[in-house]
Amino acid sequence: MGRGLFLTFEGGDGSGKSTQSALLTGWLTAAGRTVVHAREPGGTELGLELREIVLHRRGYIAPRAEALIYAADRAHNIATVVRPALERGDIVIQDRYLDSSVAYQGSGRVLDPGEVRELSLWATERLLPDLTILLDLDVATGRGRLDDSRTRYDRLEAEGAEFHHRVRESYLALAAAEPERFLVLDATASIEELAERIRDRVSVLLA
Ligand SMILES: Nc1ncnc2c1ncn2[C@@H]1O[C@H](COP(=O)(O)OP(=O)(O)OP(=O)(O)O)[C@@H](O)[C@H]1O
Ligand SMILES: Cc1cn([C@H]2C[C@H](O)[C@@H](COP(=O)(O)O)O2)c(=O)[nH]c1=O
Repeated sequence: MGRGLFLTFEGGDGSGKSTQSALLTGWLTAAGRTVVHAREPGGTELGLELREIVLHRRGYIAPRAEALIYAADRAHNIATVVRPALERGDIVIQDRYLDSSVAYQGSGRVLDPGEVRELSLWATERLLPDLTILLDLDVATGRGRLDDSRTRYDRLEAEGAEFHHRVRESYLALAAAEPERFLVLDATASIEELAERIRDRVSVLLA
């Protein structure tokens, strides 16, 4: 059984992940590929319940509990959606993965980023993406886009600018540490320009 391709989108809130992952899914599907479009948190039935808790529960959630909820969502998503798809030879395009936990819980919540990463690696039996597309955007622009498209913020979006600056810096550090896995794009570019850069890189991977 052939192993498919695991592509993830990362970046701050409002950086354009859903927009680009949907465009890439459409492009690959039109080219005759079988694509599974996944997401975390909330890509499974169990995950939807965990998403509701972690993003919308009223009241305090301790940072380590928050990290464990994301890791539980991830463990179930990888075991029941992503690994079966990869084993079938499909392409999995996923909005957010373990780099989100390192950036948001590790650096945003100021836990130990190495420990948070290790927790996700344990949860997923050490599955790493073949390519991670990081849409890098300054915090103010991301916030402006959210304001235009949202009626309310979730628990993470509602954190202050300092939190989101730490998240951005953490993503950039992760990308610098693993340049072969990451494609970093300036997310202030137009939607079509970004889509073209992403298609170019994915075409190389598929060739
Ligand atoms: N390159 C772009 N230029 C301008 N606006 C964009 C661009 N990409 C996406 N947008 C717009 O910004 C908003 C947020 O985009 P999108 O939902 O794709 O971001 P996201 O990263 O998935 O957000 P979140 O992490 O909060 O789910 C949408 O209104 C979308 O149309
Ligand atoms: C996977 C993951 C996500 N988060 C945060 C990041 C966002 O603020 C929300 C998810 O919202 P989206 O609209 O689906 O992007 O959750 C996190 O803090 N840690 C994670 O591991």
